Parts: sequence; structure tokens; C-alpha cells
Amino acid sequence: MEIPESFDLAYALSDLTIKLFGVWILVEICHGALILFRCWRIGRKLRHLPSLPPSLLGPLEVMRDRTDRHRLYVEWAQKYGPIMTYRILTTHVVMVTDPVIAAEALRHKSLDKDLPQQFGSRALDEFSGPNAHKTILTLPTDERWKAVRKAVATAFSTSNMRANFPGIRKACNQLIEVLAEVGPSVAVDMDNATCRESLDVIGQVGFGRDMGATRSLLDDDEPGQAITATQAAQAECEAGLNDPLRRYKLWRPDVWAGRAATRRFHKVIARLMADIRRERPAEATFAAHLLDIIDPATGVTITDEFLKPEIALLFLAGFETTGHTASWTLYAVSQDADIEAKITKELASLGLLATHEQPQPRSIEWDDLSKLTYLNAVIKESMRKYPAGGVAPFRAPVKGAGDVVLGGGKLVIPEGAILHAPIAAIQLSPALWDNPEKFDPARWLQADAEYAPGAKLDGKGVKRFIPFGDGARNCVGQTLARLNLTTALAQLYGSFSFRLASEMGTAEEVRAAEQVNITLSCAKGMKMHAIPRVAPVKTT
Ligand code: HEM
Repeated sequence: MEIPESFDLAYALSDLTIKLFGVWILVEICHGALILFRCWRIGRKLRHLPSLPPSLLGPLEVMRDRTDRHRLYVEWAQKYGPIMTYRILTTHVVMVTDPVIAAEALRHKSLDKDLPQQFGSRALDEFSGPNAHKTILTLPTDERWKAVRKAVATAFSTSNMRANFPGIRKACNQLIEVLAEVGPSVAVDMDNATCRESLDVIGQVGFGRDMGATRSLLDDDEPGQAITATQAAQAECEAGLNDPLRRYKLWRPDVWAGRAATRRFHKVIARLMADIRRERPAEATFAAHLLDIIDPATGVTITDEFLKPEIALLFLAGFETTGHTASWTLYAVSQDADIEAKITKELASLGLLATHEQPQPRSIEWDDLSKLTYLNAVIKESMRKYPAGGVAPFRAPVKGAGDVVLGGGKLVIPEGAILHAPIAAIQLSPALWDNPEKFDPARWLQADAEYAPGAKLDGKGVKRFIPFGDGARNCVGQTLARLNLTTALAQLYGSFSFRLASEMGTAEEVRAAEQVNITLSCAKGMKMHAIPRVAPVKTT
């Protein structure tokens, strides 16, 4: 019998497919074996360090079940000491809360942000844009990072901050107007309110846009939806960080809902990007500088494909961190009448407090900011106890540089492992602070309170207070964050006293609702009554 030629071809093709499939399986097996071998080898180098009990997945199960990831690190540091290790799947992490080693690590040239994908850094990049390009937050310290950082830093110069000060003051005045309109009987989510105020500020300083978020606090409006979309996408990003296998769990409805939230956020950013392209923002904004970046990879102006994720990241970092810090401050002060009395005394001494004799407080000026010693101590204490970026930072030895030796040989970070110096665990460490769980602004009235007692690196003091991180990759927006917090809180306390709404429950319940979704917030929001110091409240 003659076999048709077509049959021969089909047979050869299927034979080839089977062989290729076999080769692919073999390559994957070898790849897997290599990963396991590397993991074992790194594990051997770290086996002398205290470590979490061994388990297949590492602490992922625990991390998934706890919303307060920052507290987990605080607990580990207390249980296992200032240098310990844990493993996420096949990646070994060295967690350091010793302030000297942490400072050295965060300033070390051979420890950078090039984190392995399987460690979850991809979740952050997928949050920033559908193409998962790296951004200023996740790029290694390379030419593109330098270009973006320079563009952003220009907008945060002191002279620029000074020029923007009246606009920042105005954003808070709008909040005061809305709170006065609502009245003291209604509980307002002050976390949402302060996020809106911060969004308006970053809109002005960063994008040269009036976002209109504060004045529409009471509506189900577009800026409000942008905030909701951002926070829902952030929650998905956090879930992805805590579960590197989440992307494959397509049978779960929450994974689909999270993806939809991320798409909604990307649409918000696409609209903002189109807006910026349509009408170039003022030269002082970082958006204007970003538009002019020459992409080091191509030698031509950066395209929207790479610019959009940067805008997304800056949009998030710009309002979320400062907004939550302000609302945690309002919460902490509402729990201690003494602290509030000291704030109001200071404001009164500067004519910034509404009183029956002076119902219209003086408008806050730039020069007042440095005179608000006690209020600034309160803000510092809030950033210590409720660090918005408290689960960061992470660094990895740069590829090819070999193992990184720290503390004169006290610690070696093997190439392929990750260095983690969680801010929350340093700032809440009983080894570094007296009574760290107590909200005590008075500690900031002592000289050198930021420094770890007796700790030195290269002959200089070492900080135990690092809410904005340390080293070349510290927070580029910290000047704006500080300025906004002092201006906003001085104005808010000048006009109102804030009482926690009964629906928020006890202090223990608020503590139990601490939630990390990249940044630290309260899962219940922060419902408060704004009680006018003198009715009716007027703004300047
Ligand atoms: C209270 C407010 C804020 C806190 C607590 C905070 C905290 C931090 C921390 C801890 C880091 C370092 C992360 C790391 O080392 O991995 C960081 C980085 C960063 N922050 Fe902030 N931040 C705040 C406000 C802002 C604002 C207003 C902006 C404005 C856009 C901003 C933009 C950024 C950016 C772009 C980075 C990445 C910098 C780089 O890697 O070069 N942050 N922030």
C-alpha cells in the first residue's frame, strides 16, 4: 500500500512537535533545578543567621492572611533579632533592623533596586502600566532613573516649593470650607479628605492641573473615582506582592476584580497623560520636565509608553502617602487632649488659631512653618509610628558584583539574595526607642532624637528615623510631603478640633484595622467629626 505524501508530512510535523515539547520540558526542568540549586547555595551562606521556621512557601500564607504586613516585620525583628532571614519561594531575604547596617546597606553602591521578578517587583510595574515597564521607584540606578529623578527633583526645589506655597495653602482652605459646610454632626472620612487635599497639591506641583478633588469631597465625582480606582489597583498590587503565584490563579473572582481595578486606574492615567500632552503644564511642574526627557536607550524624547507608567507612579506616590500620614496624625491627636492643647497653644501664639476674640485666624505664611516646633514634632511622631512606606525598602546585590559585605564582615548579602530594611520595624523597635508604641511628640523636642543612641557609621551618627528611606533612592517628594503636612495640619487645627466617630470603635479596633496596601492606611478609613473652634468657620 502506498502511503500518501501528506501523511508523511503530518507525521513528521507531529514528531517534531513532540520532540520540541520534550526539549522545552527538559529546558524547564534544568532551569527549575538551577533555581533550586542557587536557592540551596544561598541558603547555605545564610544558615548561621536566625531564620523563620522552614516551610515550602515561606511566610506567604501568613502574609496573605494579615493586612498589617508592617507589624509582621516588627514582630519578626523582636523575635529573631536585628539581622534575620526569611525566604519567599526560592528567594532568600535578609531582614536588617540594625540601624548602622541598614544605613550602610541603603547607601551601598552594590545594593540596588534590581529585584527579581519572582519576588513580586513585577506587581508594582503592572500597577504602573499595562506594559509593566519599570519606573523611578523600581528601576535600577541607571541612566533612565537618573533622567526621571532629575526631572522630578527639579519640581521639588525649595524655591519652587516657596512659589507653590500659596496654592498648597489654598487647597487646604478648600478643605476647611467643605468641612465647615458639612458641620460637626456628620462624620467625614478624613483619610479620603486629606488624600483629596494631597491630590490637589500634587496636581498643582506635579501636573500643573486643578484636580478639583478637595472641593468635591461630598460628591461621587471624577477625582473621587480616580482616588478609588488608584486605591483598588493598589490593593491588587499588594495582593500580587504577597502572592507571586496570584497571576496564575485565574479561577478566583477576586483576581479578575483586581485586574479590572488596575485597568480602571490605567484609564485614569491615560486621561491625565492625554491632558498633559494636549496642554503642556507650567515649566515648574515635574510633568513639564518629564515630557522633555531624552530616553538614554533611544536618544530621542521619551515616548508615552514609558512616560505613562512614571506619571502613574508619581500620581500614586504624590497623594497617597501624604494623605494617609495626615489622617493618622488627626487620629493620634484625637486620642490625647493634652497633645491637641499644645498644638493649639502654639498656633495661638502665632495668631493662627480661631478664637472668640479672633474668629478669623491669620493666614499661615511660609515663615510660620519653621516656627511650628510642636506641630512639626507631632508630624514626625506620626511618621515614626505610622510610616506610610513602612514595609520598604528592599535592595539586591547588583549582578556580577558578587556578595556584598556589610558591617566590616558582620553580614554578607549573597548575590541572588535580597536585603530588606523595613522602616516600620526600625521605627517601632523597643531596642531603639523608649516605649515605641506610645504616641509621644515630646520625644522630638530632645536634641538628636532622630539618631540611634551611640550608633556611628564612618564616624557620623546614624538615623533611627527614616520615614523617607535613606541613600540615593530616598523619597524624592519628601520636601513637598513635609510642606503639605505642616501647612494643612496647622490650618486644620487652627479652625477645628477633630473627634473620632464612634463607628471607628476603640483604639484597639483602629490598631487592628491598620492595613498595608503598598502604603499604610486604616482599613476603616478615618471617620471624624470636625468641630469648629468658632462658628462659623471662615477661610482666608
Ligand atoms: C509622607 C509622605 C511620604 C512618605 C512617608 C514617603 C516615603 C517614601 C519612601 C520610604 C521611599 C523609599 C522607598 C525605597 O527605598 O524603596 C520613597 C520613595 C519615593 N517617593 Fe516618597 N514618600 C512620601 C511622599 C512622596 C511624595 C509627595 C512624592 C511625590 C511624587 C513621592 C515620590 C516618591 C518617589 C518617586 C520615590 C522613588 C524614589 C527613587 O527610587 O528614586 N513620595 N518614598
